[in-house]
Amino acid sequence: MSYLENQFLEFTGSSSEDFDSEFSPTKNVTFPEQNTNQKLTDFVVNKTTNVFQHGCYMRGAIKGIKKLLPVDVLSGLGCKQRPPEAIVFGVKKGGTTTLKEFLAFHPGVSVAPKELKFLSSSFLRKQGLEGYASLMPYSLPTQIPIEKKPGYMVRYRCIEPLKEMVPNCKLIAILSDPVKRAVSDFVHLSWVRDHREGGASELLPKHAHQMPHYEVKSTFEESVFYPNGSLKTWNTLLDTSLYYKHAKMWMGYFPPENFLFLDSSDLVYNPVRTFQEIEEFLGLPPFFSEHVFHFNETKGFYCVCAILFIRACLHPKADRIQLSMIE
Ligand SMILES: Nc1ncnc2c1ncn2[C@@H]1O[C@H](COP(=O)(O)OS(=O)(=O)O)[C@@H](OP(=O)(O)O)[C@H]1O
Repeated sequence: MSYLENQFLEFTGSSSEDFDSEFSPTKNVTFPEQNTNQKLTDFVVNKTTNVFQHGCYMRGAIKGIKKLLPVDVLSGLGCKQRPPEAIVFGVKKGGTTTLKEFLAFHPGVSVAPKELKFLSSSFLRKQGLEGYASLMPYSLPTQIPIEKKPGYMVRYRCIEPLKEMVPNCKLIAILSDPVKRAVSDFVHLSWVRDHREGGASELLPKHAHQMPHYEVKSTFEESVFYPNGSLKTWNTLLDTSLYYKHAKMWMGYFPPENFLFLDSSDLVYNPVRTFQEIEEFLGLPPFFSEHVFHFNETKGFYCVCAILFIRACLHPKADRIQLSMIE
């Protein structure tokens, strides 16, 4: 068995029998010889079908399609739907989608592809830990299940239920310049207001008058300033950027060592550092290195290595929002 093959087995918690098994989808994977310059990701791709195994799923290297392994293989690997052990809980417009998409390539994590909104929904919360698990993707016993929902940070009603259900949950927030964040939120919500059926009313929570809420007018200035120049501090556009206030609230429930606060400009300029910090925080084996990222000149952002992971760049929605901001 090659060095890389061994590493893969360690990462996935699979046994060598899984590879030799008739049912194993990894049966035909070619493992290159040991080469220190090789990325750990290289060897899991089946060169014929362009798929690779990631935990309990097969993923398409080109289109990023995810397919659950066959049932018998799942049970052999100990794959189960488990509640999250870590949550990317903030902040909205901080780069959380990119963070999630990139992190999802780490063999040691299983990330929910969509925002579950479990903790922010009183209906879902009533379903308890089992209900939470049932919405999560399958994970190996060795993988850390993760959800990303940046809105949790400002929704204090999420905190107690989470503490009760997952008392040692690890919490990651990626923070951007508070003003840039508010502008980005404004551009996003203006787009939603102009394109979504139901318009701006959908942005308002039911009891908007009792809590900070969104007011999105035709310009950013109009949205956040009164005509006399004072700030509409109750406007969620601004309130969300009060990171200290929200962090303090969460830290009343979880110990400091359970938090990782990242700087979103690191994600833009030094993603290796960002992801290595996450690995250390979550106790994951090293996976991210300079080989995994490449800088996309057109987009002005780092992407995950394009040969294997074409999809792991900005998606069109984020592009569109960015363009509308420049206009
Ligand atoms: N690779 C990379 N590196 C750093 N930053 C990136 C990257 N990709 C996207 N972005 C920026 O992330 C902004 C969207 O943040 P979120 O994904 O947290 O938005 S959301 O809350 O989920 O709607 C969004 O900000 P705006 O451009 O202001 O919309 C993106 O520009």
